[in-house]
Amino acid sequence: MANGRDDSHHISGPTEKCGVVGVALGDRDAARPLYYSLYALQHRGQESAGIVTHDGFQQHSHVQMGLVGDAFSASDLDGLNGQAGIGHVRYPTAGDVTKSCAQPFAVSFKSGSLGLAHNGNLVNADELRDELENFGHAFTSTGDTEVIAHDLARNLLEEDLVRAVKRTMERIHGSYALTIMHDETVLGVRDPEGNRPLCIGKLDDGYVLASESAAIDTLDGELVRDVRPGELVVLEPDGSGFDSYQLVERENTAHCFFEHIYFARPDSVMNDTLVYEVRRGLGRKLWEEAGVDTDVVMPVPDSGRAFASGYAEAAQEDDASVEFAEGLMKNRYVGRTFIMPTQDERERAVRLKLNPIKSTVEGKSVTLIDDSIVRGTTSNQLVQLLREAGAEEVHMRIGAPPIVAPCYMGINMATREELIASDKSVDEVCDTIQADSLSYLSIDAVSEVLEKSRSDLCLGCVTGEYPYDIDGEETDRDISRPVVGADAPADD
Ligand SMILES: O=P(O)(O)OC[C@H]1O[C@H](OP(=O)(O)OP(=O)(O)O)[C@H](O)[C@@H]1O
Ligand SMILES: NC(=O)CC[C@H](N)C(=O)O
Ligand SMILES: [Mg+2]
Repeated sequence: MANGRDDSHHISGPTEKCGVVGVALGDRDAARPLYYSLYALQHRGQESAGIVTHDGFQQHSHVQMGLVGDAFSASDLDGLNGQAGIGHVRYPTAGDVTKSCAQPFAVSFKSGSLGLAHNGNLVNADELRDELENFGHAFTSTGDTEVIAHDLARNLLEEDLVRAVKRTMERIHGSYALTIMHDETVLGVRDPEGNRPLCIGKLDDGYVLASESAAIDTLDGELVRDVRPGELVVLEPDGSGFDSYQLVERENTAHCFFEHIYFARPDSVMNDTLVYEVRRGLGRKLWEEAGVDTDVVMPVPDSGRAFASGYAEAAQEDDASVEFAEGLMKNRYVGRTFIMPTQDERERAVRLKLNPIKSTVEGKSVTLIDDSIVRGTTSNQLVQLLREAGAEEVHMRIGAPPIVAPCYMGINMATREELIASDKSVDEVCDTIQADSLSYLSIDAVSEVLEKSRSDLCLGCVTGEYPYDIDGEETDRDISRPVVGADAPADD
């Protein structure tokens, strides 16, 4: 892969992406709110978790491998002093899966301290790293996040904070949603294409930045709005407000449609729409485009659920007799990501994760609804399982288009060779998973339900054409240079 990581140990599926948070509060420490909000974003990354705070005099940092609940003890949190801070949960896409690449990345330099948390993936990290090394910067990790931190540190030697961020944004290419701490000031930055999500929330005594609004809910806050593509948000250190700077503008965005399909929590609001409702809408569309008459409609838990509820609702409007059943039970102790080196173990893991309730399928024709097929491990296994449990027919309906190409923007979706649909027609995939029929949702339906034109979405994984300049890949647009925005605070 372009990002150089070894994908071979992931069980199945498009695995997680990172989550970032930042808070500035009036008169209490930031550590616990950061910890709770990272808990709310745990689904986005499970390899490491970290928090960096600043107490007005010095920076405090605690970063550990593992889940949020295991990475911090009460005394770790007590040691993270200060009313402002940032946090991160990591699913690695660039660099080692070791503590050296865990985030937030923290450095102290001539003009102050810097902490940086990144969700996304740069496509020109190697180039920038070489350049910075030639200027004498010494790197301690192999990831792309440290490149952003060093570039910003360098720019801060010559520019004020806003101009330094702008200069870095003009140099880094790819996807990024960042929370940054410069001394006790917390910043949020979203890439000019808006590929990765970031939103602003208001608390009783401060402000919060987070990858998903579910983290704001956890803190009993209110979603203010999404950070705009190319925008820098600077939180007042006393929690009294925030300033906004539109630093870089592009003609088109490149929102990741997969956030809405799979990654985000269904209870998060993105692009002003509840993810759950988008998934239900996609499910309804799936019935319209590719409905099949069966006795039962059944979701593949977890992320197939909302799709199946929309699909079944639309199906029932047309034919009241069709039943909706939760016929697959998920073992709640098996997470999304699994360290499984062989296909045999991946298959066992699916078996461990999902078990059918016989009475819901015995002697019936079943429509199984999932959000996506990546390697095909899950669908292949489930079709056999349902047949063994007595299903007479098993039809698969998928709430996304076929995934035919890798993601370079921060999702580990496997290489082309591993993607079941990369070199197969829909009928061939259907034969491989041994379903009675298979249909995917069209790209146009995704664009319609998300209310975004195709030219404002990143569809690289379903078209093989990317909105970025990636070595060896086609692009779907004129990659324009940034149109530089005003430095003055934007109205809010
Ligand atoms: O074709 P595959 O390679 O098997 O990947 C596709 C599956 O992976 C994802 O689920 P996952 O198990 O990651 O998580 P979920 O429980 O949140 O749906 C996705 O929802 C599909 O079910
Ligand atoms: N999943 C992500 O967003 C990863 C962020 C960054 N590229 C890293 O690997 O640490
Ligand atoms: Mg799934």
